[in-house]
Amino acid sequence: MGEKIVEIMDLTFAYPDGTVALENINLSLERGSITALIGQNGCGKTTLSKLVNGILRPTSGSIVVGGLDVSGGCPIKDLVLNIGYVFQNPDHQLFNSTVYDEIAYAPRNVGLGGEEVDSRVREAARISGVSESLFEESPMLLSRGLRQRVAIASILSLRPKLIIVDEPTTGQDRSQSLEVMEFLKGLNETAGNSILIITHEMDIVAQYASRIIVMKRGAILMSGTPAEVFSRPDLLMEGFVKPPLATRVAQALDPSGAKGAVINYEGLLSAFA
Ligand SMILES: Nc1ncnc2c1ncn2[C@@H]1O[C@H](COP(=O)(O)OP(=O)(O)OP(=O)(O)O)[C@@H](O)[C@H]1O
Repeated sequence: MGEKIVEIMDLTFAYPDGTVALENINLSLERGSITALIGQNGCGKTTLSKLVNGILRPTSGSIVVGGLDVSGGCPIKDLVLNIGYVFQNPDHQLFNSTVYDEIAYAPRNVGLGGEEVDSRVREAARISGVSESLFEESPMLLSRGLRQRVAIASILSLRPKLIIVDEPTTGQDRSQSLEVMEFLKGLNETAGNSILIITHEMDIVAQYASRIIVMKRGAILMSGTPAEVFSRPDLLMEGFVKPPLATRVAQALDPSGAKGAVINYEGLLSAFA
């Protein structure tokens, strides 16, 4: 087993109104992995990601990210240097008047000096595909795709070990979704960031995640590779999760599963050609 970036032990969380959103979660994520967190609405994905990010504190149990105990009230500076959270809608994240200031905001805020900030801004912009010619533009006037890249650059300028991305493809068409996911995959491969994605898009999960965690009513229903998870239609049905279309077609044609797990169209063609 590889090194862990996240280790969650006996985690339970209840909101102040008494709603128990998570109960007795035990989970670890490998460093350098792309993990997808899936499950029907209200199963606890966002709550879990906010706990990993340190925005919420566990009712009981512990969470360690990159060696940092985020459940015990560690300093905000340590949290933001270790974990980046990219919101579903980039407009909830962007508030500075220029692209440069947006990307520089977090490193300045944790007290880094001018030259260090400048080199981090340029590095984050380059990795995120944000041209320096846009530095003096207002983020609000950019296209949605570019706004999302600026939002990611503003996280990368802190060089976090773990990036949590909440529904990165919501409201985007297929080609835009693939562009975002290719970008995140490139980031994972070149910069080595561990990535945790919350999503409802099973084709995306099958194509990009190295591991899937399926949640049901505040608990982990199962976890494994896409092939392992999508070859359990019984458990998926229990969690109200619909596998990718290619998987459903394969399962209809081969209910015994003798031809092995199919998670995408290439697999479907090679299994039934
Ligand atoms: N601020 C809150 N106060 C009380 N209960 C909450 C609060 N936020 C979420 N919940 C409840 O906690 C549970 C988990 O919600 P959560 O938003 O984590 O689910 P989710 O899987 O992210 O859902 P979705 O896919 O719809 O975003 C649900 O029962 C929800 O109603």
